[in-house]
Amino acid sequence: MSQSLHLLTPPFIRTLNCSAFANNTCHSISKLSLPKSLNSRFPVTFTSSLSVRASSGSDLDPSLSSSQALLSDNGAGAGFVVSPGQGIVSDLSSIEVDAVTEAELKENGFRSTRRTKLICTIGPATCGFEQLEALAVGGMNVARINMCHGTREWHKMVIDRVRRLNEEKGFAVAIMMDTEGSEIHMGDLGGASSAKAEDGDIWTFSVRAFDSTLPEHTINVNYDGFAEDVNVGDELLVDGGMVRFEVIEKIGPDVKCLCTDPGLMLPRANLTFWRNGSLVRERNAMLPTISSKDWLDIDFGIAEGVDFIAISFVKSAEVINHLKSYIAARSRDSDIAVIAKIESIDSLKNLEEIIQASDGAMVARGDLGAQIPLEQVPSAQQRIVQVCRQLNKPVIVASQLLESMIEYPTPTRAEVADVSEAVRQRADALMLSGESAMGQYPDKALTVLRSVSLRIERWWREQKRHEAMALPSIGNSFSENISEEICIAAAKMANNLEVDALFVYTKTGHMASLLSRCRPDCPIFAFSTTPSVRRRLNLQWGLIPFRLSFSDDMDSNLNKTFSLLKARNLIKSGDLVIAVSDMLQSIQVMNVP
Ligand SMILES: Nc1ncnc2c1ncn2[C@@H]1O[C@H](COP(=O)(O)OP(=O)(O)O)[C@@H](O)[C@H]1O
Ligand SMILES: C=C(OP(=O)(O)O)C(=O)O
Ligand SMILES: [K+]
Ligand SMILES: [Mg+2]
Repeated sequence: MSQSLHLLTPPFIRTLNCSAFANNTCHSISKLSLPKSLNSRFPVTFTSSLSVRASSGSDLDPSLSSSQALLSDNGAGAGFVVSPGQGIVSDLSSIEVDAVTEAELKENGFRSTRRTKLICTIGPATCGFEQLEALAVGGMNVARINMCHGTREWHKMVIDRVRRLNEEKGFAVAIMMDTEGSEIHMGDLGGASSAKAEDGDIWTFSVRAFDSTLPEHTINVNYDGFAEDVNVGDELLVDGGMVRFEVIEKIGPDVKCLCTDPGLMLPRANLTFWRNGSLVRERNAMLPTISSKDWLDIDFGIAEGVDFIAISFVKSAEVINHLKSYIAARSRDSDIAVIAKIESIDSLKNLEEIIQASDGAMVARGDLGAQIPLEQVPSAQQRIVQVCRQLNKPVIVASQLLESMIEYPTPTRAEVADVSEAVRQRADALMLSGESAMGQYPDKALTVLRSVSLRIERWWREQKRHEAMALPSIGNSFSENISEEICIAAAKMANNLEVDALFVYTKTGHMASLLSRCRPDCPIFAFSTTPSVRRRLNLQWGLIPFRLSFSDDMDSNLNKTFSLLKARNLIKSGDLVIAVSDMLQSIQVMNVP
């Protein structure tokens, strides 16, 4: 029996406060004893001995085929893991972790790893290979491509470059595709990078297609019903109020507008119109959430195997369910996660059911702030973040976090306060839009997100300021409830015992997300067998995703993990670790041998 394993002593068991725990005699480790019906799904193995192997690869069984190694619950594994559609990805005896995370762990230790994940929108400022690499080095966990902009070839080029970066440089940057959605927006400004509207100017908004250059003071609108829908006297807002016009005349497809609030208009800027102080949305609400262009983009995203598809202007859970079944039918692994963008009045109305149906949500404050009064955006953000945490869905806070850094190398104090607030709310991820897509200081903006996240996280840990959030039971079965209880108990133990790290062995990523939901003080090392699960875990708070082949034998998994991580100086003897697993439904507390 390994001396490295500490007894799970009775006081700890009491901390667990879970009726499913029983005092079984499995060497020194307490494990869950499950009802018989569950044992078949989650086999509980009782190993009688535990030996520390000299070589990390010596526990491999070369007789199993590669697919067995991936699929079998008990397979100790063959020499390689084959991920569908991705070829041979790795030697089984290896462990894969982000190059940046590895360096960070070595330099600063577990405690100071960043918990808040960072997303960068890729655009002209960042689409080069070196620029993408700089973002990855700077902490980008997810690269987002916005289908509102750029060509299919451009999107494909960015995806290929991110893939190459992952393969050649050992990153695990995930890719998020964001649909255009059926919003009303301006056209391309005839190639100009912006257009200035002055006070008192008259501009024409038109649904006409102009074959050559746009006439002066003319803006193209993408929505055919535009001229029909607006009334003289309506207020027209560009980008939620960056520029304002009053509708003064309708002439066929042309709508003449008087500029009342001057400003800079950007290509394809969003348009909303208001009547008697309210957003006019009857017609907008009739537009499909997923347009025919969006479906083509989604097909492209499925074919490219993106990790996340973010859906713009979600109005109901129905569209999310529809898309999820479409993806399931079309992609073999169906492991593309669907993120609901909360950016309309309807999405706020149906918030709980939309989030329940989705794999995550985005607080898309850009459009949300154009649809509800700006002063209501902060409370909406707080509510969305909270509902997501309770329903165990990752949540992204997006738009204008560091807007001034599009032009300036330092953020405003107010922007730093805004980022801090999102970190304090313990959102899973923060997102850059224009700052990284077309700003002048994409790397600096990412550095600000990273350093503010680290500082606020540390401050709140040191001050023990985190309010405990009551986490409702969300599982649909007794077994799922057990997993939740295990994670809540393990996270609480980790905090009380001040352990160095939580380890979670998870095939689908679910158990890792349940641990993340508890927002424990220590980082969570999440071991998964497939690269796609590992990339997906990149979006979730506090998870450090590793790819590792493992079996149902936790003792051998732990030994293998310890020796691999020790060999890379990522952990050291004496570190205190709590390990949980979704195959075994167990909690183990031990010092690294
Ligand atoms: N693929 C792209 N090609 C060109 N410009 C882009 C691209 N992606 C983003 N941008 C620029 O970055 C800005 C901010 O990006 P984002 O917030 O994603 O879009 P939007 O402003 O349309 O909501 C866009 O307005 C656009 O000017
Ligand atoms: C993130 C958002 O969506 P998009 O950038 O696609 O408009 C938003 O509106 O805040
Ligand atoms: K979009
Ligand atoms: Mg939007």
